[in-house]
Amino acid sequence: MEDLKSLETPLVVMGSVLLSWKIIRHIWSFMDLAKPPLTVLVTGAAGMRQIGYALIPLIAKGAMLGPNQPVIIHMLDIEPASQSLNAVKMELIDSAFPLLKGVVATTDVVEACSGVNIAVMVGGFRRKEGMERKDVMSKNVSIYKAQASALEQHAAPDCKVLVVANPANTNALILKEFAPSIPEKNITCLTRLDHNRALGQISQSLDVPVSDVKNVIIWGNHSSTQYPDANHATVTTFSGDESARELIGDDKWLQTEFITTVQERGAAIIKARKLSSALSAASSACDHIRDWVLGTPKGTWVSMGVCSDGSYGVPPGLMYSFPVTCDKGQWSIVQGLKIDEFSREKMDITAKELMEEKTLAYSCLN
Ligand SMILES: NC(=O)c1ccc[n+]([C@@H]2O[C@H](COP(=O)([O-])OP(=O)(O)OC[C@H]3O[C@@H](n4cnc5c(N)ncnc54)[C@H](O)[C@@H]3O)[C@@H](O)[C@H]2O)c1
Ligand SMILES: O=C(O)C[C@H](O)C(=O)O
Repeated sequence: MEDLKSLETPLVVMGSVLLSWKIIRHIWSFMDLAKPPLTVLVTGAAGMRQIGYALIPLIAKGAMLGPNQPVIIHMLDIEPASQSLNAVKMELIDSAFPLLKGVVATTDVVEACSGVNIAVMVGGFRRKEGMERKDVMSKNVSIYKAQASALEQHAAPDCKVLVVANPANTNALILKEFAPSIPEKNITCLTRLDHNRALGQISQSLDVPVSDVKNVIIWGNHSSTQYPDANHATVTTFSGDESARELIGDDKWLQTEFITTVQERGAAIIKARKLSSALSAASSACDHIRDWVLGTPKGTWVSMGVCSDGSYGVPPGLMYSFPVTCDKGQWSIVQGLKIDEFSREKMDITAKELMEEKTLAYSCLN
């Protein structure tokens, strides 16, 4: 009896601690879900079996803005796709995502852009057989010009924009030019897919988990002239972070097959799937926005297509992919990396292609 009595107080204390912890957690999760929702626009949202269809559930599940951030999703597509767009809305309702606080499915660009905090631009015109590059550019220039104005006038003032649709860098450039009141730091394009592909290739080559590999770089255009650079990449081992280049010990592979595999991965997926990459593009778009909004982990950089400030000799004003770190919703280009002659040449080739695309895009405006 005495023995049981001596246990009474510690048990009561433990019970109270557990109860308080449960109450605190309950209040905490309630407060999180009570956060005001952020509105995310996805254009090209009806792209059946494609990026839109893969991306929207990821956003609704919290993969883009975190597991405690409620969201409202605006989906825009064109009139011929409106039936498919409504089907996506029906499926979103049927999924009962706890974070999803509202869905708008529309073909009206003004309604779609109203009040958005994040805009993911997946919609665009795809090259069809027999079409000239200039014809495709011309269609995308007019789409991005119109959507730039709608975002400028109707989105939230601090709206962050990610352009996914190809030609991603040049579409983002047009959007920046025609939305001058959106800070240029808020307009970016997707090269995170290429970055993740480069991490994947190194992880496969060394047979290490991809989460142990970091700090590859994609320089330049999201096209086959991009320069995937592993010179500064590291791999976490038992002895700390080691140079990926030294661990691989095969500079020839790094300067040939590694680069071409990443550059041509999009085409390889299209050949194998008969459709362009959707799952990996959607997942990378979430990575891009998540790191931009919530910050990159300490000691890690990622690749983002951003407006060049002249860093690394890249012509200012071009939308070019750089290594960046993010903190408090702002990206900064990583400075001071050593650039060897081989890299310099590759970085200039992709900058030259971007300048040619810019000239072509401007010629479509006339
Ligand atoms: N940057 C990258 O890493 C990356 C990776 C993969 C694909 N992409 C590009 O992303 C784009 C989308 O790919 P997808 O496979 O989802 O294509 P998709 O053809 O399935 O979807 C595109 C959608 O855009 C819509 N659309 C066309 N014009 C529009 C407009 N004015 N406003 C709104 N929506 C419009 C179409 O109706 C369609 O539903 C393509 O340009 C593709 O090349 C980029
Ligand atoms: O859609 C494409 O042309 C390919 C895409 O940009 C990709 O990199 O997978």
